[in-house]
Amino acid sequence: MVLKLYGAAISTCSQRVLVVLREKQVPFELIEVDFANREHKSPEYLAKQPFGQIPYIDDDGFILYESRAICRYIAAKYADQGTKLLPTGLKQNALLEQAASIEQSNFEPSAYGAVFEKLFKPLLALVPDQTVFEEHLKKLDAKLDAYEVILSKQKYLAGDQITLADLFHLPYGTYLAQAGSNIMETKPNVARWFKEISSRPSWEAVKTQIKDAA
Ligand SMILES: N[C@@H](CCC(=O)N[C@@H](CS)C(=O)NCC(=O)O)C(=O)O
Repeated sequence: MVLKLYGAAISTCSQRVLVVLREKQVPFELIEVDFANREHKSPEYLAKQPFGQIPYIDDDGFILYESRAICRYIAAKYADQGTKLLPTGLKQNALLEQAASIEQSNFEPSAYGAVFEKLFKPLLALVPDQTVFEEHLKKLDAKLDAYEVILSKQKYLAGDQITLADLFHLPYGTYLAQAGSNIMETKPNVARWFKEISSRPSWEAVKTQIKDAA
């Protein structure tokens, strides 16, 4: 049975999984959850994902949620096909976990905050606050100074090979530009890195899928 992803093309967490499925050349079916009608809060959905969040996968009866855990599962299950996204070896793997942790604790909170303020609030009929938007960007800018140091010494966040940790940045990194911020282009090595990962055919395909779903 083909792997089923219950999510939505416009959801950043689903996009994180979509790009990994494409990098690993895994056949899949995206089952769009009716977010607007709160399908993700229905008893049937909560039976699979108790937090009522998207996405989750059903891989031949194996149910898994949390987008980054799903990505790790796909990269490990399909280790021998597509792009190698999980390094082997104790230290390389520890460096991947370090990079993945950097994304979750130093990138996502302020990137999400800025994107939520400027892009998502209007979709929810809420009024964006420019000051809050700028505060998030200021915090993110300070974090990206550290990214710049790391990326001045190596090609990717966990070393010289691309890993899941790099791809995890794509959804919010891309939405930041749509929110009107050029923050991912302001530091030479961050800009070089982000341009490279965001021009991958896998991400181009996800962006097309997002446009088609809009
Ligand atoms: N840590 C979770 C977060 C999932 C999440 O927050 N999904 C959003 C969409 S991107 C959602 O379902 N939000 C609705 C809600 O939390 O009620 C993951 O990475 O899968």
